[in-house]
Amino acid sequence: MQSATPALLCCNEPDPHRRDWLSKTLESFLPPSLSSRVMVSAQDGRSVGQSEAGFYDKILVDAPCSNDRSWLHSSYRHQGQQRLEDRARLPVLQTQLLKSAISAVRPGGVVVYSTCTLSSLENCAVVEAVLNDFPDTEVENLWEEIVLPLSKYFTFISLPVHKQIDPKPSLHPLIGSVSSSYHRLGILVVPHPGKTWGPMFLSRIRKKG
Ligand SMILES: C[S@@+](CC[C@H](N)C(=O)[O-])C[C@H]1O[C@@H](n2cnc3c(N)ncnc32)[C@H](O)[C@@H]1O
Repeated sequence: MQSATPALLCCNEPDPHRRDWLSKTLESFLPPSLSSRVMVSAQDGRSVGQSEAGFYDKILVDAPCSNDRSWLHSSYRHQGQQRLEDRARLPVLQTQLLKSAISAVRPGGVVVYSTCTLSSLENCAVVEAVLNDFPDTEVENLWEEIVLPLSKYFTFISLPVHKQIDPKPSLHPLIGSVSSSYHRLGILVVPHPGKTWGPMFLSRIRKKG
């Protein structure tokens, strides 16, 4: 989570072990002069939207997900059962985290939602549910900015589009009011021989200013 005034980078991780790891990683990469600008917190991300409404300029929600790569390497039966249970509850948690992040950015701010799963229930369905709940947000087109320049390194697949309603329709001289447009909900990198990245889903949502 990043805020320009005051200039702060806030990293949030409720799991103590992962938080310790995060703090050590930050310490090893950041020069001491920047350490006062970086904070590590232990909040439940679902409450940030209420406790810090409109505070941040940018938030990355790198969401807990069913992490398909590790699923492939898991050979334990009980882990398989646990993963199936997680799969059922994750979209609810992801939607709550993304909604909370949208509430925590200022008008004009952006939220990037990312996962490392192919599951459309954890990717597009989460983004679509949040866009429907927040009419003051729009999903951004990452095609020219990310897909085209990076296609030689990553394999992207096409995803469904979302119909966005313009709350302040502009008048068109011939067809009356132009009140909606179509946008892709995000981009999905899939693993591919020779290009070992993925799965990785990314969506960028802007709160209208
Ligand atoms: C995919 S990992 C990403 C972590 C980090 N960005 C990284 O690359 O290591 C998802 C993280 O979300 C954290 N998490 C799970 N539930 C959460 C919640 N309710 N609020 C905030 N973070 C949560 C997990 O502990 C986990 O570290």
